[in-house]
Amino acid sequence: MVELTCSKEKPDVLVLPEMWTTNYTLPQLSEIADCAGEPTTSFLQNLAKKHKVNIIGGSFANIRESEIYNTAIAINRQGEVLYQYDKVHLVPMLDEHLYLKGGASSHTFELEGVKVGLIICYDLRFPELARQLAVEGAEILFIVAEWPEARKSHWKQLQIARAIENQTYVVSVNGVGQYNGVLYCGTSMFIDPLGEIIEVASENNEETITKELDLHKVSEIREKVPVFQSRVPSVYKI
Ligand SMILES: NC(=O)CCC(=O)C(=O)O
Repeated sequence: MVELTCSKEKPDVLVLPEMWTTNYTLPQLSEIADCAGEPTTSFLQNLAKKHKVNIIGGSFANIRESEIYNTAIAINRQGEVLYQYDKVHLVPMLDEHLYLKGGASSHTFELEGVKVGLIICYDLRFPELARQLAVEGAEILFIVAEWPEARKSHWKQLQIARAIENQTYVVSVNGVGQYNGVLYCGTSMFIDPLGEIIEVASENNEETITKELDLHKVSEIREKVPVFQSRVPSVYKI
């Protein structure tokens, strides 16, 4: 297994936030969203190839077959698309369901031999989704977001909970600043599989944070506290 390392000068993986190409311009999306992933996919593919870096390309509004999805994308250093994910859980508080269609599937994918999962913002509130990715073997859960300041404590605590219960690293990227009267709370984070915040970005300002992840920690904690062996799925009714 290849270790994912990361330094500011030559990172292995870059991660962007949710809806970074348009922000939450929901009523305008039918005019300004990507069509079948373009031009954002090609833009990120070129960037990945040029800098030989894996990219978790945040998410963007994406028109496919007359529906608009909130689509996240992962691209490898060769510029190949590894995974695409449409946000499954749409946010009632933002009326997302009036403008977007929810995705219908989620699974892990491999980033240089490491199994990882990718979810979008509100998905964080659904432990079933992250659990499914962890049961499939995810060692890192990437979360791309535009999470508002109004519910900042949930942003922080839910991520810690997902890291602890699934014994995964959590790597999250959230927007900052204000759009249409909504203030976003930044606070992008690296959380280790014990639930400790090991790096955190500003609440207010754009910032790049980097961290090297020791993936042995995932197997170590899973051996010490063998949650996955102790699960009893036959009892769970959901
Ligand atoms: N962009 C989002 O999904 C926002 C989620 C949110 O506001 C919440 O879960 O609270």
